[in-house]
Amino acid sequence: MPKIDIDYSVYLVTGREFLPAGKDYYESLEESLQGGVTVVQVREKNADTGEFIQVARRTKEICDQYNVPVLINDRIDVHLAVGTAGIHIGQTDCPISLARTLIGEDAIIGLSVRNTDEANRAIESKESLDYIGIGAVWETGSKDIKGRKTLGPDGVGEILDVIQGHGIKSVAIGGIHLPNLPQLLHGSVSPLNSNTLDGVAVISDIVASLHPREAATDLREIVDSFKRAKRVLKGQQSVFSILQGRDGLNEDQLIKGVEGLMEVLQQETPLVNQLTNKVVMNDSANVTLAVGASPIMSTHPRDVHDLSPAIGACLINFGTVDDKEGMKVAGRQANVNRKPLVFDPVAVGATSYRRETAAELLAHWQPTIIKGNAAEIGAMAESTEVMSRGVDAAGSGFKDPGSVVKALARKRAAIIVLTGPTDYISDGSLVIKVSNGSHYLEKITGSGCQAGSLIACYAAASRIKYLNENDSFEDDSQLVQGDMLLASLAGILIYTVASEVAAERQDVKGPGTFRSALIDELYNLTPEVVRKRAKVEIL
Ligand SMILES: Nc1ncnc2c1ncn2[C@@H]1O[C@H](COP(=O)(O)OP(=O)(O)OP(=O)(O)O)[C@@H](O)[C@H]1O
Ligand SMILES: Cc1ncsc1CCO
Repeated sequence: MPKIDIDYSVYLVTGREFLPAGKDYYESLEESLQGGVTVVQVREKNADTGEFIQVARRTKEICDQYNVPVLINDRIDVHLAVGTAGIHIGQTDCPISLARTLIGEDAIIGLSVRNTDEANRAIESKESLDYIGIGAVWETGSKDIKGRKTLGPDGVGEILDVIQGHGIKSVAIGGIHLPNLPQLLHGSVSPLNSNTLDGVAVISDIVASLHPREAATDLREIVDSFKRAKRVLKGQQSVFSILQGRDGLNEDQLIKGVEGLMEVLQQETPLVNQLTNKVVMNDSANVTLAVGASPIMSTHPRDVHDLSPAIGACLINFGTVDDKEGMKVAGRQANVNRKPLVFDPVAVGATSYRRETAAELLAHWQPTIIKGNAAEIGAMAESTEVMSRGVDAAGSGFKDPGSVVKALARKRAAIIVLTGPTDYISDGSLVIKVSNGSHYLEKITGSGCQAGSLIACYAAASRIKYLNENDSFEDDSQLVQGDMLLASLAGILIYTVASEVAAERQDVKGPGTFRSALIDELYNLTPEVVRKRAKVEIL
């Protein structure tokens, strides 16, 4: 019998202990198969051998009716007794080569992998291995993976890079639920090779549900739409969804787009939650109001959680490195509710504590846009070209800033905004250069932070514009709806053009008067002035 080709898209791991009261296991299983589960792993932690075989046999009978293959957790004897498609084993179970000898060439073997070392060892035995289960992605109640170090989507991506090209399929496992699925799929696209997950393993979302059919359908829809988007985008040498079809885009269209966002922001006045530093909080709230949005500077974990459905976008700026728990929850909820999430990792390269905090936050959520000065973007890109001097960048910047932002956008699957006398913005494909601004911006504190706030405002506007124009249809291949590259340009351009107008005023005598003039000019800014002054170039 030739080896079967398994579709790993929605990989159900059974767990009778998670069934809701009164729900029969076989009934739940059948409904989940009707919903679109593509492969089933029978996992029985407490059953003795006889009972395990009985459950596996009946599971296989049901799955056979839907042409869905069955794998057995750990137990080669149960697999052999029932004649299932294969086995899934852990790091401390039977060695893969021995398992292969015992179960033959045509059976499927999957292995749990927790880190890149284990992934490297897995590729050494690739002749015997069909797929790896990567996890735990997030914390989970399931006892098998409880207590494991969590990888987050980017940790999964690092493992996907290791196995790329070795013919091994991949499934992520651990804490995966419908709301965090888009974040996982998009955030785990591997940084070096753009490798993507073949599927996701779920337990409680299906097994603990009273409606497993609907639960499986919802999960399947998201995985399928991600795979469709991936196929389309692969033709453009990239697989992540922040890229949009932009053939033939010119500067004039970009400015038109910015004008459109200015109008939407004024009409819709979205609420923008900003977890930002103590230095700039008041200025950031004021620039937000000046451009027409509505600021709320909420930080408590419970409060940011409850606010998330109501906000248009969220900004996380860890300048004074406080409110970390609130930042974790706010970012996660932004992903869950598919709201734009702007990350401003202030002075991230300056201390190891900041670097660790950024890594910890990025393991919790997927940012839509990352904004920083040259030192911050350099640290995010793990480059030593530009060093930091506290919250400021030292030196003149990168030799080739366009390539830096483009590469980091691909690595992080996020829009990257690099600020300085000239700003560079990229989605990993296009690079936009903005040469507006005033030297006074270097003489007031938190100009970068305020630019980040405005980017969040226009990200909210862009999402609302998209939903208004598309009957609230959410395209599942995108974590966030709207044009986040354009939103980033709008935030930067509007801030820097207003700064030019403010700096030219007769009453501006220095940074103090400039600071309040800037708020006034943001308030008075018209699309005509933006168009007239814009120095925007597509590189
Ligand atoms: N010399 C300059 N000329 C024109 N514009 C500038 C100049 N310096 C900074 N800007 C603008 O000011 C904004 C903030 O950029 P900058 O790189 O100074 O941020 P930052 O270092 O993160 O600031 P902060 O840490 O104070 O928040 C950007 O919009 C940028 O375009
Ligand atoms: C001065 C300063 N210190 C921490 S955050 C901040 C604001 C500018 O980033």
